[in-house]
Amino acid sequence: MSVNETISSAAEQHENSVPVQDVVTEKKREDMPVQEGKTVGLPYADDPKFKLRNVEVFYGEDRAIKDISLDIARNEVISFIGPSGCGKSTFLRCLNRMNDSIDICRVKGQLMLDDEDIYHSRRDVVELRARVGMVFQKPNPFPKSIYDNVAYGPRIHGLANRKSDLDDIVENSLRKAGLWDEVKDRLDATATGMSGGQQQRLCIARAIAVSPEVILMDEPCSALDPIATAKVEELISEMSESYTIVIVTHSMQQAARVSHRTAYFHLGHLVEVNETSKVFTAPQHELTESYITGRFG
Ligand SMILES: Nc1ncnc2c1ncn2[C@@H]1O[C@H](COP(=O)(O)OP(=O)(O)OP(=O)(O)O)[C@@H](O)[C@H]1O
Repeated sequence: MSVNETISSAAEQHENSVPVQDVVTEKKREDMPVQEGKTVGLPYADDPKFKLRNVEVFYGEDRAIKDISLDIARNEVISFIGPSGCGKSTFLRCLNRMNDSIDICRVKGQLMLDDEDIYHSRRDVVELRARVGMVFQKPNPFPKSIYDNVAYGPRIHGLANRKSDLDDIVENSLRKAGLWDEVKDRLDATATGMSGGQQQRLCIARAIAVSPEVILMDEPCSALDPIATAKVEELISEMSESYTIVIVTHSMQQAARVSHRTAYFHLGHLVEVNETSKVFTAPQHELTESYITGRFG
């Protein structure tokens, strides 16, 4: 079954899928309440990689994520879009517990990765983050050589016994990140001397090197020029054969180019999720339509 089929068939079966007429009203947009916990479109998948139910995130007393339920399919690329401050990054960071480092942050609900509780008290967070890697907005290579940046994860996770095994992991990861040909003759050069686009692909290679199952990307191209952006987008499409990819982006064009499904967030709610082409050509919710037509955000 393809990614799209697994999503569609699950959505057809799921009683929480809300008919369009229940949520699109004639009320003025600014008066229109978002129905808490109700997401239009196709939020569910058969045999999901992530099964997320009734997720709420609080910063102190403030509720930043409001009763969100969503499946993320295996080998799917899903984009999170929405106005600034709507909770995209907060929700993304729940998927590998990056929010743990924020003292005032509290996560409620059920968050499952392959049917295992991400927030279980005995969960090994280091192992979780190896399975669910992350690429950040600003390329953040270590001030080490290109080789050592990629070898860092495999070394601390004990993935290579011999130097030749480590060499293979470094080469394969750099190849998958589309960087090998550019750096193979200067693996000992310091990574911080690379261009921004190369640094970001190095960070992708670093994430790939520990054999993750999922890669989370938080605005991975926002610091890159259009050529470097195109390379990373090409890479995302290639990587979707091997990984599940979740990407937060402010660029609707980017979401349209790279993702199978697009999820629209608004003030901590997940308003609509659907096949990307549907979200951009026939959004079901008025708030999604307002955002994609540039009326706010
Ligand atoms: N560390 C934090 N402490 C307190 N509040 C936070 C923290 N991080 C985010 N928030 C709040 O949570 C809400 C959601 O923020 P978040 O960064 O997840 O939104 P976003 O959609 O990713 O925004 P942007 O597109 O601007 O990056 C906002 O109201 C924000 O102020």
